[in-house]
Amino acid sequence: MSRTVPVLILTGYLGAGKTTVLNHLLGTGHARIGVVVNDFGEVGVDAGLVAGQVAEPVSIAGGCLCCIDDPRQLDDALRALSRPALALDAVVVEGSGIAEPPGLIQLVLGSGVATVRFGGLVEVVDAAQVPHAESGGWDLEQHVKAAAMVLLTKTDLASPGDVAQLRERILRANPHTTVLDAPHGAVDPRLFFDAAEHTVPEGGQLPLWEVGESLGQRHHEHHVHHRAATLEADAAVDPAALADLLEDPPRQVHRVKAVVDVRTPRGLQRFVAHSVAGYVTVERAPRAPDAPAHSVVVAIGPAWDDDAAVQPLLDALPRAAGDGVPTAPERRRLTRFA
Ligand SMILES: Nc1nc2c(ncn2[C@@H]2O[C@H](COP(=O)(O)OP(=O)(O)OP(=O)(O)O)[C@@H](O)[C@H]2O)c(=O)[nH]1
Repeated sequence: MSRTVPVLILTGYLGAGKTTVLNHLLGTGHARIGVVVNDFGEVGVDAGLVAGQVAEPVSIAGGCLCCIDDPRQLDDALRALSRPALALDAVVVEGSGIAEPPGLIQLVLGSGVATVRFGGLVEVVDAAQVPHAESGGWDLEQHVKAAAMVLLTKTDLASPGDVAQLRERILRANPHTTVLDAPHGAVDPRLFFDAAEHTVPEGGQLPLWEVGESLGQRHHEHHVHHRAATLEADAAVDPAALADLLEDPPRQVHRVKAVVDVRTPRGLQRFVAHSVAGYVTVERAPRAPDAPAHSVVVAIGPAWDDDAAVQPLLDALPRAAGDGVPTAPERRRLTRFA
C-alpha cells in the first residue's frame, strides 16, 4: 500500500494558542511537519508567526477554509505537502479562530488527494477565557465532541479550581477525548500524534463524519457573524496608539494580531503583538536592517455590523516618518508588555 501522510486539524477559538502549540511541536524536532495556516483576515499573518518548519507553510487567507470560495486551495496544499520528496511525517492544518470542526473535517475527509489521510482533530482551549470565547459563538461542547485530544492552554492565567471544572466539563461532553495541559503550547509531540492517530476506529466507521453532518448547519451560521479589519501599510506605527488598541479594543474585537515596525533612535524595530480579550503580549522580532518600514495589523471579532467602529482605529496607526521618532515614554507604552 502506498504511504499516506496523516493530516491533523488544529482548532480553537480566536487567540486560544493554536500557533503557540504548533510552534512548540515544530521546535521539538520530533517529526517532520508540514503546515497549512488559514487566516480569517485578508492578509496572511499566521504563516509568518510559524517558526522552524521543514517546508514553507502554506497560507490560505481571506476567510474560513470551510467557507472559502475555492476549497481546492486546501487540496492543492495537501497535494504539495504530501509529495514523497518532502518525506513529511504529518501535516497540521491550523484553522482560523472561528472555524468549526465539522466543516474542516469534512474538507479533509472529502479531499481528493490520495496521498493524505485524516489524522484527527485537536482542539485548543484557552482555560482562562472560556466565557469570552462563548460570547463569540464558540461552543465548548460541540468543539470537544469532534476532538481526539483537547489541549488546555493559559492554565497559568486560570485558577486550579476553574481548570479542574473545565476538564470535567470537557470529559462530560466527550468521555473518549484526551485532555492535556499545554501551558505555552507545551505538549509532548508523541502524545499529540498518537492520540490523533487513534481517532479513526477500526472497521472504517467514522463517528466524526456523523458529528460533521449533524453540525454542518451550525458552522455556516457562525461565520456570518464575524468580521475582520486589516491594516497593511508601508509605514511604521505609533506605539502608543497600538498599545491603546491592544489593551482596550472595542467591545466587539476579540482578537488583535500585529507585526509592526516602530521607529526608534537606533532605527526601525519590529514587534509581534497579540491581544486576546485585553490580554496583551508583545515580542521583539528580527527584521532585515535595510528593509523599508512595513506593518500589518488584523482585528477580528463577532457581531460587528459595520466597519465604522474598528477600521478607523487601524487606519490611524501608521506614523508618518515626518512625525519623527516616538518618544521613549510612547515606545514604553508598547514595550512594557514584552
Ligand atoms: N500566558 C499564556 N499565554 C499564552 C499561552 N498560550 C498562548 N499564549 C499567548 O496567547 C496569545 C495568542 O496565542 P496564539 O498562539 O497566537 O493563538 P492562536 O489560537 O494561534 O490565534 P488565532 O490564530 O488568531 O486564532 C499569544 O500572545 C500567546 O503568547 C499560555 O499557555 N499562557
